[in-house]
Amino acid sequence: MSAVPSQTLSPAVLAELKQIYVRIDERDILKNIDFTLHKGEIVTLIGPNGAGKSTLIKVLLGIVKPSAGEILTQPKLKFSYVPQKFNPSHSLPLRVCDLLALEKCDASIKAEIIRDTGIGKLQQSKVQQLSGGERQRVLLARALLRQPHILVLDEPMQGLDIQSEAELYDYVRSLPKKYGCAILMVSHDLQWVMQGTHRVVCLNKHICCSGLPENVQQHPEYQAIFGTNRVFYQHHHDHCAHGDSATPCQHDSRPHIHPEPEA
Ligand SMILES: Nc1ncnc2c1ncn2[C@@H]1O[C@H](COP(=O)(O)OP(=O)(O)OP(=O)(O)O)[C@@H](O)[C@H]1O
Repeated sequence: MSAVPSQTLSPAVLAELKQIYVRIDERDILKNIDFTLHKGEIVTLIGPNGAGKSTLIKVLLGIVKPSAGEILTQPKLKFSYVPQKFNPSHSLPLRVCDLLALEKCDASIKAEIIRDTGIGKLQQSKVQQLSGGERQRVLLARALLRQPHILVLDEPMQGLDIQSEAELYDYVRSLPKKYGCAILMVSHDLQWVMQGTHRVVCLNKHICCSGLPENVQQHPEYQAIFGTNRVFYQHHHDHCAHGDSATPCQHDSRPHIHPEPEA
């Protein structure tokens, strides 16, 4: 069952999964999944470990073949995917600039993306030698250079320090307006879910509940998984951390991520 371009989708819908089942080695990984992604939406998939979040993403991307169900997409739909794990081979030396050159993109947009993701100084670095946080920024930049209709992020905050994480959240939230893409993210960070997301889908092999973040957290299946006494974080930052100095940021009011402090 592969993704088939469909003329039957409404123009506002980018992709739709209908009654998807994934069964591996006689185990149900996903059951009866109905899921729709609209233009410009930010949707976060939440759920416990092993709930099938990455598998659902891979079904949408066409990497995992469902045992049953249907995948409908707009014609010529372009995805970008930042996977949970990215371990480039040490036997294949690759600089950041080489990785980014794999995506053809208008030079001014490329310069903007490199600046906003804070990776300007990493261009000559070897991809294999990047820190976890640097790698996440580079992978996000590369994903954006594709200028996708759907940007898929599987736990993109891994390896980021708290300041970079907050900046990345702000940046990601700005992307639908800036580049016209929809965002599908897997996250365990319920603070992000409540603050940054238009819609939440709570998965535990099946879709337990979905909707506006404030509604989902009232749902009994959500509460059974995550509990009832979560205090959601309110993120406010009016300064940027460059190294140890939290001085007001003078250089840019748009969401952007700062480079990691130099040693
Ligand atoms: N190729 C595979 N072969 C066998 N089992 C698999 C395969 N891919 C996934 N699974 C199993 O499917 C289940 C769901 O995995 P998945 O990675 O989708 O969960 P997840 O919700 O993303 O988990 P986590 O939050 O821990 O990253 C797990 O039990 C996993 O072991």
